[in-house]
Amino acid sequence: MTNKPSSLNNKSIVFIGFMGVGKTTIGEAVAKKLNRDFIDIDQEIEKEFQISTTEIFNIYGEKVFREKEKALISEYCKCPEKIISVGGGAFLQDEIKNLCLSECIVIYLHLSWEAWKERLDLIIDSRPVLKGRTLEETEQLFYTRQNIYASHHLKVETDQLTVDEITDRIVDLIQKTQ
Ligand SMILES: Nc1ncnc2c1ncn2[C@@H]1O[C@H](COP(=O)(O)OP(=O)(O)O)[C@@H](O)[C@H]1O
Ligand SMILES: O=C(O)C1=C[C@@H](OP(=O)(O)O)[C@@H](O)[C@H](O)C1
Ligand SMILES: [Mg+2]
Repeated sequence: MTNKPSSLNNKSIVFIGFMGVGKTTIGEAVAKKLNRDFIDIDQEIEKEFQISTTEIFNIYGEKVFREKEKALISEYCKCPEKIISVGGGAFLQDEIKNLCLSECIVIYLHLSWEAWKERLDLIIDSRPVLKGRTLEETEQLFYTRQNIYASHHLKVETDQLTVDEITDRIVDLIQKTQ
């Protein structure tokens, strides 16, 4: 379901999508082009705990990570004109999903499984959710997770596109919708 917003106004933009699709990279690049502040929720969580996401999962557990994730997103999504990248599991929590959809413009970055597989080596060490899964189990997670991204305002296909190309498309899209 794609709910096109009537106007982007000064709402913050939230990037969603599966781990590794490029939310952090693209979010930062879009923010730079639009001259807006960039907030990566995972980086904010890591700053608060002063340790990596993997260590947070190992020491405190996923539940603690998810609580901090919800608290930070709830705070930032009410601020205007930000570019916010949330982790690929953020929309598992309906409260986060509903808040982002009502307060912000939610942009879903999509990558096909075939293209995503090629990126696994780049991210496996820093994504605790992927650790210890077979490729088949990861594929299953990839497809199951697509359901939580189905509610969004705009969807951007990123297969075979460079970071610059995706960034330009999104900036264009945002400016056209305004
Ligand atoms: N369009 C792209 N083409 C190739 N590699 C990319 C692209 N976008 C991101 N990457 C790379 O994929 C990896 C994951 O990107 P990242 O922005 O951390 O994703 P996410 O925040 O969605 O988990 C990084 O190594 C990044 O450099
Ligand atoms: O999908 C997930 O459950 C997660 C995604 C990660 O963020 P990215 O989507 O930026 O990789 C990070 O929040 C954490 O490792 C959990
Ligand atoms: Mg990220």
